[in-house]
Amino acid sequence: MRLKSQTNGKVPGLAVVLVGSRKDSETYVRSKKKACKEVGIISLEENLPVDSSEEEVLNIVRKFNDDPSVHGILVQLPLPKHMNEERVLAAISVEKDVDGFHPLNIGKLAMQGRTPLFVPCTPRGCIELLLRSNVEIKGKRAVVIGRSNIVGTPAAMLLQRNQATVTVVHSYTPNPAEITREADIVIAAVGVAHLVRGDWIKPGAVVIDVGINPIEDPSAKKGYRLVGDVCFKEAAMKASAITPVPGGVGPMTIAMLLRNTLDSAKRAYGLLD
Ligand SMILES: NC(=O)C1=CN([C@@H]2O[C@H](COP(=O)(O)OP(=O)(O)OC[C@H]3O[C@@H](n4cnc5c(N)ncnc54)[C@H](OP(=O)(O)O)[C@@H]3O)[C@@H](O)[C@H]2O)C=CC1
Ligand SMILES: Nc1nc(=O)c2c([nH]1)NC[C@@H]1CN(c3ccc(C(=O)N[C@@H](CCC(=O)O)C(=O)O)cc3)C=[N+]21
Repeated sequence: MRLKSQTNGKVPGLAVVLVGSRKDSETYVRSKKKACKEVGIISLEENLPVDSSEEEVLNIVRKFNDDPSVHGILVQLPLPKHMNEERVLAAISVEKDVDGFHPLNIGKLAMQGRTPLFVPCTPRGCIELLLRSNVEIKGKRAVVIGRSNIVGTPAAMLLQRNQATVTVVHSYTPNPAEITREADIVIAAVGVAHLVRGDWIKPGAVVIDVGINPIEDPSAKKGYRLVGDVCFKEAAMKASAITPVPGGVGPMTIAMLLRNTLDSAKRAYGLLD
């Protein structure tokens, strides 16, 4: 993809705001910056110490809102506990909300006949994986395990928009295995290593594993390795298709972030068809 030609020589810009120094957040931010570099998106970064005030974060967001070279703003979550996530996310200009977390974008995602400016990257990546693998969504039964604002809930809304019949399973759901066994499409976004076992999967179902869970592994270089929410070995015996962890939804999330940023720049320059 030649980004320059797609933006008439105007270069898209992504600003990432990282508060604190959580190891996992630092890793994600690093891979986002690397991906931007690969495709020619300019990335800006603001790192604030963990004890910064909410007002300081809001000021950075406002600065990027006003900067015409910035087309996307991402505030890495989770924020430190003393900050109000709702206020910070709502401060991001809806036109630069490449994460798709602004209440206006989420609200439109939930409504029939409305089109949000941006769709959250991880759920969009899940749907993109299904579409590109020619998995029919229309008329199928889908189960989403997890109902977070950033993955489970928007994933369920997107599946519904694609004409699936959707059930959401969460921590108060009795018999999650039984419900999941009815699904043609399973999206697991829980944060519990290997929660979904082989006997949760209907033969032939398609399984998308969003989970990224570190588990101890003395033989690994860092002393741990990453596994999904799905027991891959078992589920792969039942599923017709399944995404791995790592190397599945994670890289797609980053690809969708780049795409949202490019779309935003095109929109800003009046180039979006
Ligand atoms: N690949 C990627 O790009 C991304 C991966 N992730 C990964 O996805 C996973 C989920 O992330 P996120 O949505 O932010 O997590 P959250 O912790 O915000 O949400 C987890 C959800 O899972 C539900 N849940 C927890 N335990 C169970 C259980 N035993 N049975 C059924 N449901 C359960 C919770 O239910 P309740 O609401 O009742 O508490 C909640 O809705 C994590 O491993 C995270 O690292 C996250 C973002 C992007
Ligand atoms: N505002 C905001 N937006 C996000 O999109 C957001 C966030 N906050 N907070 C945290 C979660 C998590 N997330 C991931 C992105 C890429 C990988 C990824 O590429 N993972 C690699 C492995 C990476 C590794 O080796 O550590 C893979 O799955 O292959 C994982 C997780 C985005 N999130």
